[in-house]
Amino acid sequence: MILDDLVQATRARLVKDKAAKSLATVQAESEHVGSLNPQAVYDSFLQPGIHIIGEVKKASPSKGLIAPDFPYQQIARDYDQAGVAAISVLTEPDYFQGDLAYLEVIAGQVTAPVLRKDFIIDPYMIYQAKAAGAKIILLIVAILTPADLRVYFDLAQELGLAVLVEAHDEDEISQALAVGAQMIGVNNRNLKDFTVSFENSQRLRNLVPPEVVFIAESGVKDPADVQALEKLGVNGVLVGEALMRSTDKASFIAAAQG
Ligand SMILES: O=P(O)(O)OC[C@@H](O)[C@@H](O)c1c[nH]c2ccccc12
Repeated sequence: MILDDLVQATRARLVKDKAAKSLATVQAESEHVGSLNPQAVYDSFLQPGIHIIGEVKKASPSKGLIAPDFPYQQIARDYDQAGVAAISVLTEPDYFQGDLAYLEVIAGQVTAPVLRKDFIIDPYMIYQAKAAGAKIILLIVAILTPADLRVYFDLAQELGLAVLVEAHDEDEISQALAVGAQMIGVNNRNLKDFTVSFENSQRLRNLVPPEVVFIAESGVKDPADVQALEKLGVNGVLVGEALMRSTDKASFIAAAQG
């Protein structure tokens, strides 16, 4: 299963990253970041209407290379100017050709909060995210034990980071709610076979109370898909590949927001 490969690759990366820079150093760097306001992030998604998270993603395991020339700064600025609610930046290098350095550069250039999209399996990565300027991190329930999910969620909160907790079935939604998640993402892409179905978002929507942000992730092809998801009552939609390929990102985002 692809998730296992991703976790293994992430473990190997952590060994290298920690050898290059100690946890103490990354912690010290994270302390230089000014105070954050995670509640403002959650509140912005709870405003009426549909809120777009635009993703900066060069490649993916399901689609291969998406953006051969990858003007990531321009892409992020385009998203920002179009009024996205957040910008997701892939930082996973082995399968998504991401880089934490992309996130750091982007965070210095945009006003929208930046989300670290990675396979977080160690507190080190949470400090790294904050030090690089992320305001939101992703925690994927499927790759964490319930105990680790709680520890990482609490650490992120302590650091002032907002957390998007990714769940893909009823049990994972319960786990997310149990740790106190205020923003839950349901992935429409099945990571076992890569099939996409909005039925996931539809089925799980009612399990998440209205005061908790609900984000539908993956598989959006065009603005009409965003509007279809809006009708299911989701607060936000995470759009990667379709926006990356769009030659007019501003119009895509404007049309999606209706
Ligand atoms: O490119 P898409 O189909 O619009 O998907 C974006 C985003 O949802 C997807 O990249 C994603 C969702 N959850 C993840 C977890 C890790 C890596 C990537 C993801």
